[in-house]
Amino acid sequence: MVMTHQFRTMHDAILIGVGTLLSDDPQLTARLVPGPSPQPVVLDSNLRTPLTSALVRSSSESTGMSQRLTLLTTSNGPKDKWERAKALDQRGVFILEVPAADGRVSLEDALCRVKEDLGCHSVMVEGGMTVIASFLARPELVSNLVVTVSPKFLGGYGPSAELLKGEPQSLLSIPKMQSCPVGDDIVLYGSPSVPYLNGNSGDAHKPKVNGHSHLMQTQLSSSCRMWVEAIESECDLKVYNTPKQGQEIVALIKGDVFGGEHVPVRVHSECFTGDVLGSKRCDCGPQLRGFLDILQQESAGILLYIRGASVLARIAWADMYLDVREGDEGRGIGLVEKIRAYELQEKGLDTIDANLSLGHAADLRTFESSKEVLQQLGVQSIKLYTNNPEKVEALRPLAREVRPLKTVPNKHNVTYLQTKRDRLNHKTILSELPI
Ligand SMILES: Nc1nc2c(ncn2[C@@H]2O[C@H](COP(=O)(O)OP(=O)(O)OP(=O)(O)O)[C@@H](O)[C@H]2O)c(=O)[nH]1
Repeated sequence: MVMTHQFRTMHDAILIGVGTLLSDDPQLTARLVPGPSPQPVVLDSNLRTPLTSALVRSSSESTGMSQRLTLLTTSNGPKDKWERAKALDQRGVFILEVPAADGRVSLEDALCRVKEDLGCHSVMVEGGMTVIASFLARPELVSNLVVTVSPKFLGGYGPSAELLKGEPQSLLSIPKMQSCPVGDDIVLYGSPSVPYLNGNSGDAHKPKVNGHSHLMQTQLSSSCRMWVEAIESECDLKVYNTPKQGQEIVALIKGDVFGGEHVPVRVHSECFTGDVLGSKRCDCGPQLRGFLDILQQESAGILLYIRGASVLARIAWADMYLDVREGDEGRGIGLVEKIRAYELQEKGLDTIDANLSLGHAADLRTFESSKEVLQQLGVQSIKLYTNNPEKVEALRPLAREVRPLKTVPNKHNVTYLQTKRDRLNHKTILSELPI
């Protein structure tokens, strides 16, 4: 229960079906932990929400938008539906008409309206069974799934019963599902796999939202303003969650970048040893500081810092240890494995072979989410500071200009830099290195 309330504080909106409202009459607030409550949203095709329900009552008492109930309905329904709409409206309930799909509110359109009309960027779907099953049947709409298994036999298979009706090859899969005990329960969590994103089906199946060819899966989760000593400027700091479990992108934004052309940008992967400790084994620290110096000179620019902090580490208060290694540290293998890779490099392997002999790819990173963040920030084109051709490729067509970031090789990193040049094609550092 406490975990559920904690999750509620982490989302802009909370969504349930009218069946749950009728059976449980919930409040949907975060009462057991400190933090803001999400905005309540109910899927209610026929406007069956009673005027006496707790959510309607708190809606009519609320002064701001945050506790105002929103009902998502379709244009169809019985005659008396619109009389009920009037009565609900008089009690401060916000009613949004959404296109129907199979006689019910279309989930994809519902999410778009919640984002566009309510300004909510993250939605927690809490129930009931039919609504959860409908979302799980559309895994491309779901970024994270958290399932609690309790040691109580209630009968039935819950939302999974609907899903089990499909062909074996079309069944929902949750790659790398993780678990941890919370009290007597077991919490399972993971990200559903999205077949079309893996290239298994054609473009025709991709949903279109806001003119983009796929749903934006990278979401703003928090933001603030701060004075940053390193660039002697007041900046915006925005934190984005990405569909990759555990990955966060921190955008440090100087000046007005919306609509900007050739905006200076650095996409920097977390390197605890180089960025924080100043390790000389790599060039990460000097590159980061080099770009911050550039940002200090420029009137506007963006640093995207890609971290591996865990989404679920936020429930660490529940005494859960969560082993999430999907950030960008160590080219995506995580700090523990990077240090193991260093041990192998001590024995003579280069940075690529060390990764390979630990069973990892040379580089696990992808930069699509960084591109989405830049699109969300409204930049028209960027001047990308990098030596890495993969980043340039991934950020096309935004990256119209590419600038190398110079590093001065030292005796500790010269082999590493040579390997990046020779095996990862980092051509722009060639002139800096002894042949
Ligand atoms: N596995 C592994 N990762 C390393 C090693 N040295 C540095 N890294 C990681 O390499 C990544 C470097 O990130 P970036 O500086 O953003 O990227 P880059 O690929 O070097 O490209 P540019 O700096 O943009 O030219 C960081 O995640 C570091 O933690 C190493 O020896 N092994």
